[in-house]
Amino acid sequence: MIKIGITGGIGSGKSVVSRILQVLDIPIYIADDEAKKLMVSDPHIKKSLIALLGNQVYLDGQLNKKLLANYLFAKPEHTKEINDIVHPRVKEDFLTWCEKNQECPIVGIESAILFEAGFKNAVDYSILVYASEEVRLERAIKRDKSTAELIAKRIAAQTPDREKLLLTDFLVYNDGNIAILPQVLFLLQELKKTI
Ligand SMILES: CC(C)(COP(=O)(O)OP(=O)(O)OC[C@H]1O[C@@H](n2cnc3c(N)ncnc32)[C@H](O)[C@@H]1O)[C@@H](O)C(=O)NCCC(=O)NCCS
Ligand SMILES: Nc1ncnc2c1ncn2[C@@H]1O[C@H](COP(=O)(O)OP(=O)(O)OP(=O)(O)O)[C@@H](O)[C@H]1O
Repeated sequence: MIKIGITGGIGSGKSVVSRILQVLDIPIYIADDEAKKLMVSDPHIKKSLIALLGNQVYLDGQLNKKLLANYLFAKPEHTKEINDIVHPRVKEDFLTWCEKNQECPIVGIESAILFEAGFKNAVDYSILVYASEEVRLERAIKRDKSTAELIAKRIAAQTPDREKLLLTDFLVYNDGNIAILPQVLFLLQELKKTI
């Protein structure tokens, strides 16, 4: 089995790439969805988040997203603190999920913070979905009905693409000018050669 990691900054289009891979029968673990589930179900994560942010980090058993987002995106130390609580458990969960999908020749994980959260050594190949910061900002503002200021804070919480480019094995260029389907199909062809 080959494990691939799909990453890219906010608004790069990694969910679109993951969706294409899923349609092509490649199971993808969506780290953001699973992290959100674990943040309300995992006793160790809950205990650590409450110790750091107080009981109000949960409201009626649900994550207080506003409080968490305000803390997480305020400064890099905060981002690291939260990621260090949440993502080791996500990684463990991903590896268990991989065992359950043993029969699949290729499986993937989608995470905006594949490198930051230490998933690189859990995958065989990483794929960076790339679009310029300007394009990503515009897409994220539109998708999340947000503001440039708030999205810029999220961009600042993620490793810049110039650093990710040095760590990645493959690149999918998604600036809106080059079709992504042929790029994904080519990528799969290359990956299959390694099986
Ligand atoms: C902070 C939270 C509550 C904000 O929720 P909200 O609905 O406002 O935003 P949403 O979840 O749609 O996130 C939008 C984007 O922000 C970025 N982002 C989210 N969490 C992080 C993080 N820990 N580090 C860097 N960027 C992040 C991602 O690009 C994400 O797609 C939420 O993002 C969250 O629970 N984050 C922790 C889980 C996580 O680390 N997910 C991202 C990596 S897999
Ligand atoms: N090539 C494209 N042309 C136009 N719009 C696009 C393109 N790729 C993605 N989008 C749109 O941009 C937005 C962001 O894409 P997507 O949700 O896949 O990003 P993401 O990398 O998963 O971001 P996040 O980290 O925030 O989850 C979506 O609304 C998506 O439909």
